[in-house]
Amino acid sequence: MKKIAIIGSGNIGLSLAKGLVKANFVQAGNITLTRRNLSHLQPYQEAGFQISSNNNEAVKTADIVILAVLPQQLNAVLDEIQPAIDPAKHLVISVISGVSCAAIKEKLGADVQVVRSMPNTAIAIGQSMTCIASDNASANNLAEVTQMFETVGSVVKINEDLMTSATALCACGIAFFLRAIRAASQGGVEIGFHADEALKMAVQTAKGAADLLLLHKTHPESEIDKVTSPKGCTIAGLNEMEHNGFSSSLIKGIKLSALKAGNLYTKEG
Ligand SMILES: NC(=O)C1=CN([C@@H]2O[C@H](COP(=O)(O)OP(=O)(O)OC[C@H]3O[C@@H](n4cnc5c(N)ncnc54)[C@H](O)[C@@H]3O)[C@@H](O)[C@H]2O)C=CC1
Ligand SMILES: O=C(O)[C@@H]1CCC=N1
Repeated sequence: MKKIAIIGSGNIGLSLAKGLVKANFVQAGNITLTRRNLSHLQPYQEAGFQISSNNNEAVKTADIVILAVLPQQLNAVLDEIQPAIDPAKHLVISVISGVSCAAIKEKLGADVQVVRSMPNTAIAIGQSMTCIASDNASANNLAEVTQMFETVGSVVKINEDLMTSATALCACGIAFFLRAIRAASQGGVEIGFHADEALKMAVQTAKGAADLLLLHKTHPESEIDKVTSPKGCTIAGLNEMEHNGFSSSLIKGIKLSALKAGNLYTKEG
């Protein structure tokens, strides 16, 4: 079984680690989690993961190196791990927003195979939407990365120039849909439900809407047509939301996030 080093075990790094173990893709003992302050990783050590604050040593013991620090933390990490990287052994996977494969190879070496991937936090429960791209990974390595992310959700291979768009739609998207669910539950409280029951109702309703599309493979509007009875209450509420910019604000937010995702990293650090 291959060994994995997750360099930068914060929100997404830990979500990924949990998801891969839960899906039986790898045993916890074959994943090394790194972070500067190890006290945050204590519970993971107790759960069987290897933990380290030494990125270099973690890379040396791994076959797959997953970069999961913030864009502004990347340059220091690349300088640190470069001496430990062996192009014949290591496959580098970066989940870092706004950093191209070319920028990583510029620091680690042109012959290092790099796959850029964009999962979301639902990876912790096997429900990620992960986009992947690479300009130099072998077919075998791309297949392996695809298989790895498929154990924890759905995978789409895209052109690298769409990676910042994927970040906005899928990775940031988790937050957008969660906020929509919160807003629905707040509406529910105002019309008579206690907060906990309103949230439960909003969550299950959102899940039902998503599952309708996944299972029926239909367009949202065709499912909406089935809900909006003529002169009914759904179309009244829906049109009121649209008059207040519901679709427009989601579209504008996604466009701004995509723009921002493309400007998170500079080579100078
Ligand atoms: N949070 C999310 O939903 C997603 C995040 N991403 C990308 O993943 C990256 C990480 O994001 P988050 O997990 O949200 O951030 P985070 O701040 O939670 O995690 C980064 C981790 O890296 C650690 N770190 C910093 N410098 C380090 C070093 N020199 N050595 C070892 N560890 C170090 C930090 O202590 C922290 O735990 C970002 O580049 C982000 O763009 C990608 C997809 C989804
Ligand atoms: O907010 C961010 O910058 C990161 C990238 C995608 C999700 N979280």
